[in-house]
Amino acid sequence: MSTAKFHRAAVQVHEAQARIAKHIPRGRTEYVPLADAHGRTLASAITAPHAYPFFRRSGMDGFAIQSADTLLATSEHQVWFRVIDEIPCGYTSEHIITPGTAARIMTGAQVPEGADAVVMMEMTESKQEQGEHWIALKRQIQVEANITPIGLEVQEGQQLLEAGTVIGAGEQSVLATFGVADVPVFERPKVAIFATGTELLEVHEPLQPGRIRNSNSYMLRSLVVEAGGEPIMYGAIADDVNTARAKLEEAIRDNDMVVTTGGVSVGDYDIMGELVLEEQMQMLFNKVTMRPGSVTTAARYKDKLLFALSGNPGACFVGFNLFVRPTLRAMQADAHPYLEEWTATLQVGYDKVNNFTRFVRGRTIIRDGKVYAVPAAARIDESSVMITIKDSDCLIVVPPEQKGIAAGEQVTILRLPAGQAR
Ligand SMILES: Nc1nc2c(c(=O)[nH]1)N[C@H]1C(S)=C(S)[C@@H](COP(=O)(O)OP(=O)(O)OC[C@H]3O[C@@H](n4cnc5c(N)ncnc54)[C@H](O)[C@@H]3O)O[C@H]1N2
Ligand code: MOO
Ligand SMILES: [Mg+2]
Repeated sequence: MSTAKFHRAAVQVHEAQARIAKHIPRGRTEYVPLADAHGRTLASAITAPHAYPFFRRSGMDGFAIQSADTLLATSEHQVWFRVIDEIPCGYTSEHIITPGTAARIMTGAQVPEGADAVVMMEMTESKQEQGEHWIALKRQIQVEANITPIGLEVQEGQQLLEAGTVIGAGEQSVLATFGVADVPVFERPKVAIFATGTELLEVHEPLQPGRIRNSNSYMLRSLVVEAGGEPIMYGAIADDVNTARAKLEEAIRDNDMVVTTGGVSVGDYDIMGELVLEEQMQMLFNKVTMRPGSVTTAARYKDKLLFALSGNPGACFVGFNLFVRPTLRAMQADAHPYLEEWTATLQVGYDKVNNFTRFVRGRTIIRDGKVYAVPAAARIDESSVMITIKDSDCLIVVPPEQKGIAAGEQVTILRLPAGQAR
């Protein structure tokens, strides 16, 4: 066994992220029907092919008129208009509104030529005379009243959405409005997930002494989906470096990226730690000055990235969020691929000292307009702890060599995307 496994050069988190960033490929583009585009990431910018609204639109059910006709209208002096047309939504009028005439118009319909205002139905009086329909007004109407002008929301040629935008309700609305029936999105990067550990049982298997169920693969699966990737589950393998090599070979061939969990420390069976040191691998780092996840490892193999995350659930979770998630987001042109940084007030003091930066799973609370962060569990926040992952919506950053942080002090927190934990 190589001694290089024991003597690892630790790099700072930012340095580790920078090393990965040099090798992030740009995702491939595919077109999906708009109805299937929710949650996908736009692969190219969308520009408005036309103004919106596209025509002068009535904001009320009422009558289109010329506002100048109402200059002399008062409660004592009614002004009468002859109704010359009726315009439901979806129709356009062939009549031009001239002084003294009006067209009945519905909300959302195109305002006829000649008209410069729409007056609400409720403001008018109506009469029929010799087969003709007349309406009267008792007050002045402002120019442009109840007319939404062309291009109020969007001008032709304006950029509407940029590449890298995740498609949600608002984006669906924009894409539909501008006729983008087939949406250019990034293919979901295919992420192979496999766990290493002879102790690992399948989820459906009964417990056995000394063994545990493989929870990390399922946690990673969720994390990959949330980051816009397509998880491909390769199960768990025993701690055997030849098996791991064969599995990696298959996984790297058929996917865009491989994420493994377990076996990256210096133990006798830490096979992934060994594997990344082999000649064919381009190791990027195998130690990071962080806790949990100090043994987080990244390598390149056959032009693809391999992330060998720790087997400890807490370390695996943090390693994914700091390194794998940003990679998946950057592949999809996300302008802000890293976890968002906030400043918060620490609600409960944290007194563990460490020579590495600590990323403590925590919860945020908004109280009286201030953001507070609370460690997810008072005492058990070790790397090996699984249960607090579900209770976290942030990672509290505890700088190295600080003698604890008192309650009330300001801390940096990294926000975990909603829907990832909790
Ligand atoms: N002598 C040293 N020992 C350890 C060091 C060290 O520097 N020197 N580092 C410690 C740190 S820090 C961590 S973190 C762990 C890292 O361990 P590995 O990444 O090698 O992971 P394993 O040894 O395979 O397992 C650790 C732990 O996690 C459990 N596990 C593994 N896979 C899964 C899974 N898929 N689902 C749930 N739980 C899993 C495994 O059973 C172990 O309990 O090493 C320290 N030791
Ligand atoms: O540094 Mo280990 O990777 O969690 O605690
Ligand atoms: Mg180990």
